[in-house]
Amino acid sequence: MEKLFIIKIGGNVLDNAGALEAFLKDFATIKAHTILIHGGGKIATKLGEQLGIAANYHNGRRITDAPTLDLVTMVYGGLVNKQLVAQLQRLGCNAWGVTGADGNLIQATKRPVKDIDYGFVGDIKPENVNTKLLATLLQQNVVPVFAPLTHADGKILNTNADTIASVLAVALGKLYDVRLIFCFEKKGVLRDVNKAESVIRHLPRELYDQLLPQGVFADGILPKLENAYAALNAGVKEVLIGEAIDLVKNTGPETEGTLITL
Ligand SMILES: Nc1ncnc2c1ncn2[C@@H]1O[C@H](COP(=O)(O)OP(=O)(O)O)[C@@H](O)[C@H]1O
Ligand SMILES: CC(=O)N[C@@H](CCC(=O)OP(=O)(O)O)C(=O)O
Repeated sequence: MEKLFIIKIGGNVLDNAGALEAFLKDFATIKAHTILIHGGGKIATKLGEQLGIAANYHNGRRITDAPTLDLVTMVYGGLVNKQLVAQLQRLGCNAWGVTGADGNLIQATKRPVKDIDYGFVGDIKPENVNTKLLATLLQQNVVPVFAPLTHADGKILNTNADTIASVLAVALGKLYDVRLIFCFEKKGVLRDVNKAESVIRHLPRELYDQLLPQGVFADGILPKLENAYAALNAGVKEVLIGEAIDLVKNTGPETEGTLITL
């Protein structure tokens, strides 16, 4: 099986021009198939404030009403996605910006209303990923760059970028030897979020279950870890979480960051 790196970058890296440039330079040198998934929650929140659209989150997920859907479609599908594609093209990487609607790459279902109405948020499953088209693009040495948007019933839906990375990893794990990497601004999953060096180098499920009730994990790291374990449970061999630059530069056993295992 050929190797495929599925790499997600989060909002704090996107928002830092220097860190982003360094990340993209390293990303463009990877000598294997790659897919990039980007977030951009922070940028959408900032631009939303200027437009009078307040951000509203529940458990790390954005509640997406109609004006917010327009906002994130413009910001993720337009501004962030196309800027990344242009930067990667300059670095010699044949990036191709997509949402889940393009080529029916990821079909979603609108999240059903339970205790919370998340609005226009899409839930996704590996079965609804168009792996055939993705494999065709990868064989042409194209690098798909995913915005965190999917579609259902003629509508764009907002979908957490970590979830897209995890679902793509599971779906493509049947065709490729997948390595799933979540890149963010910290050196890894931290034992104390205020201590940058307190990286947990190895986080097996048992240790996660032990640390969770102690309040070690909060905010955005929660969906990231949930998505990491979901991918491993579904057969993805390796998941890493860590600082953008380290992880992409050192893709061997010496990799810095947190290795997540079952
Ligand atoms: N134990 C922890 N280790 C690392 N990050 C943590 C931890 N607990 C809470 N966090 C928070 O989770 C955030 C990462 O989630 P998020 O902001 O969604 O990442 P991304 O940049 O990928 O979008 C970190 O910036 C940090 O504030
Ligand atoms: C439904 C949902 O929560 N969608 C996310 C998609 C963006 C994202 O995941 O961005 P980061 O990776 O930068 O956090 C949001 O709108 O915030």
